[in-house]
Amino acid sequence: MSPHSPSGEFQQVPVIDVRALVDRTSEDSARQAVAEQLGAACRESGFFYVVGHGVEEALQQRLETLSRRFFALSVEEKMAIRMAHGGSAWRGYFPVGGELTSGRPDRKEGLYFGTELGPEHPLVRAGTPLHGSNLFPREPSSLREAVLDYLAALTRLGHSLMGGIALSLGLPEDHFVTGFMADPLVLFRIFNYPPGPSTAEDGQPAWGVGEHTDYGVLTILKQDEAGGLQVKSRAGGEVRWVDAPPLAGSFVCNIGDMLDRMTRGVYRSTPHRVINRSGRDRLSLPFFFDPGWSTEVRPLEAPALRGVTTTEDSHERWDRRSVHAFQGTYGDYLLGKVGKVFPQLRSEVLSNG
Ligand SMILES: O=C(O)CCC(=O)C(=O)O
Ligand SMILES: [Fe+2]
Repeated sequence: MSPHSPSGEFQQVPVIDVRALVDRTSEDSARQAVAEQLGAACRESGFFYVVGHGVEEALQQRLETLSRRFFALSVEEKMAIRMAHGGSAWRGYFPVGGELTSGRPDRKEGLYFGTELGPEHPLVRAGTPLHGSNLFPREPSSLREAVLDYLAALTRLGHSLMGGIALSLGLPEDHFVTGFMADPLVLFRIFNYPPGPSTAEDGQPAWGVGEHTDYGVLTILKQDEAGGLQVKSRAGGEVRWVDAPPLAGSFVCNIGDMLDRMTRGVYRSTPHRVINRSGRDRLSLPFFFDPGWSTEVRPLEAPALRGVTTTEDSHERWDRRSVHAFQGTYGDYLLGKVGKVFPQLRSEVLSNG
């Protein structure tokens, strides 16, 4: 398969050991070997598991336990930090049915977080949407520290993986960390998908999250043992949904619309969805590693992309929107998207923004 004609056809999500990338002392050849596996996965499916990522198991356990403790509270207690209280920073709790994907309410509840920025930060002072301080629950109070530690660990991992992605494109390993990802926008969610019937009242499947692509550059997802994440493959032109089941000690990574745009569609932001059929709660924690708010995201001049022309695929996209045609900053792109998934909140908190 030529790297310039991605098929979007795959049977399973590959597992990549990224130890050599995370380890600053490893040989160049070992780093390059990991990079090549990342590049192949980005071209074929846009999805891959990472193992050997170096994020401490104890930290993950702590975060998971505290998250479950929070979701076990009553809705009233959880609503004490509801998103409307987060204002344009877009932080806090939303209840089941509070978020829409592809125009339908998702069967999930969640907590929205991001990089912790105080009121004196220039972007916060300027009223930039999605920037500000987090809303942490009173109980369990140690969730705050666990979330902030996890954000720091995943930010480090995000930069390491982007180093590998740079190498895979024939660019220097520090191309992104010293360039457009030097000051990333970090958003983090903790979702709980409650158990329930697998069809909704209208007979449609009860999606935890409906079909969508992620908006930014790279998503790093921690999921529990429940399963239910599915990735869209096209086998011989026909759509097939491939499971991305839980794999102990791993994260599931996928690339978002901005990396698709930067590589003119060679690295794919692949549609995915979730349905919880486990009969119990499903906990998942996606970490979104995105370009800074005012970054203009443009196609890359990279050795591996020489001679590539953009393939327009908006007709096959979940929202029929082109990632290649839009003009403006990443902030403009993101606001257009979040306004669709939280229409009510958009009008409440962003009407002045
Ligand atoms: O919960 C999951 O497994 C995936 C969530 C997801 O796709 C998203 O938040 O973008
Ligand atoms: Fe997603």
